[in-house]
Amino acid sequence: MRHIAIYAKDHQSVSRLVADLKKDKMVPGFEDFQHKKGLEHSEAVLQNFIKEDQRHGNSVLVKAENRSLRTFSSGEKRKALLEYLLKKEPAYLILDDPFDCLDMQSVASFKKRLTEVKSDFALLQIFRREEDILSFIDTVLVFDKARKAVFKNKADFIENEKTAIDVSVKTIPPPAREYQDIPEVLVQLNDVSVFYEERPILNQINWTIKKGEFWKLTGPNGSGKTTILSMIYGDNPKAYGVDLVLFGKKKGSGESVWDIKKKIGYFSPSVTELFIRRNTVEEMVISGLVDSIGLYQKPSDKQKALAKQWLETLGFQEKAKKVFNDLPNLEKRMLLIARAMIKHPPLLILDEPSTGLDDKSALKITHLINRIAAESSTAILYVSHRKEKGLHPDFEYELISSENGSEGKVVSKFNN
Ligand SMILES: Nc1ncnc2c1ncn2[C@@H]1O[C@H](COP(=O)(O)OP(=O)(O)OP(=O)(O)O)[C@@H](O)[C@H]1O
Repeated sequence: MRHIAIYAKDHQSVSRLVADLKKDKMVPGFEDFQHKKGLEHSEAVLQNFIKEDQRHGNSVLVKAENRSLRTFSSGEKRKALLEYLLKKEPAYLILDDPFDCLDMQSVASFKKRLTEVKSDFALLQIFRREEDILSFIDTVLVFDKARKAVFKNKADFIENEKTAIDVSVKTIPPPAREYQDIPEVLVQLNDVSVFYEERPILNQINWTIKKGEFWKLTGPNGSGKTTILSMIYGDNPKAYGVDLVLFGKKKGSGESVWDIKKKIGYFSPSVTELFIRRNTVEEMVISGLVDSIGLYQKPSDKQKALAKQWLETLGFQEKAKKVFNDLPNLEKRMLLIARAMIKHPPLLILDEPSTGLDDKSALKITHLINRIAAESSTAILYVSHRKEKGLHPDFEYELISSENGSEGKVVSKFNN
């Protein structure tokens, strides 16, 4: 069987290749795939199953379970899709970055499963991180500057990728105004337990985040990381009736979600999709000062000057008047992190900020976050499955799954 790892750095070329294969076109280098049954494991395919489940319920992916597909964690959903596709016995399987959202144990079991079935079909593994390449794949396909497909030996690919690129980020601008009356303890969970339909998810979580601390939140798929974030930042009803104190006030004791959000900067890659208006890069950064999605009012000269400083930090000074939605993915993310940080909130939440990025792009995001941590008094709550190279959090809060719900453990002096 011919297995190929496809480097997704030039994702337009990769999308074109996948589209051509799906249309059963003759693609140079893939002649043996023509007229064969190919199936795709990707986020887009998964989203179609989720939509289908929302309309009709009882998804074929989780038939044995008595709950909607949407309520499964991202890792659980991906695993269910893989098993469903394997049953259909494809001649080749396109795996679009399957490990990106998975925890380490899940990656190991997913890789083991693929190794078991590797002689049943050909695998086309689209990857962004070198560490994700399946051990039994020796051929890597990359697109050169002229967008021509080039097949390389894996060792040569890895050697080639080590060439240095500039991932440095300049000093971040100071705050426009200081927040008043922010207590030393920003977030406190006291013995917080959460159940979904009588299923225990979190078991007596005790966790305190103080001013200026840099935390990494880790834990396997389904351990409750998103649940904790949505209790802090969102309007998850599970946050009421438990002992959760945010900025000195018990959640549900009068402060609106809006008041809480004013004190928090938030970035998750899914935020990128919220921006549908044709705002400029400059407007997008400024919108972080007024907590709106996009900018609906004329910015002041002071706001413009601050945005200019942030664009210089990112090295985007020439892009101020460009349309945000036309930018590449990495640049959009850097701008949205700047947008979340421009007000120097007491707390900055970064939910899997580097997911779906290649190694070098992820390193650039990591440098920006390290800068923010070192040069501001903002506390950071960073969620990721990966041991992100070069990231320097002060502490890790680890969720450990168990049948009674996840328990939490503080890992201090975190070494990455
Ligand atoms: N609304 C809901 N109803 C029922 N179960 C839910 C609901 N939301 C989440 N769950 C379940 O709660 C558990 C924790 O989910 P959560 O999304 O918080 O985990 P996670 O650690 O963020 O996972 P991942 O890393 O895969 O994103 C999962 O088993 C999930 O299926």
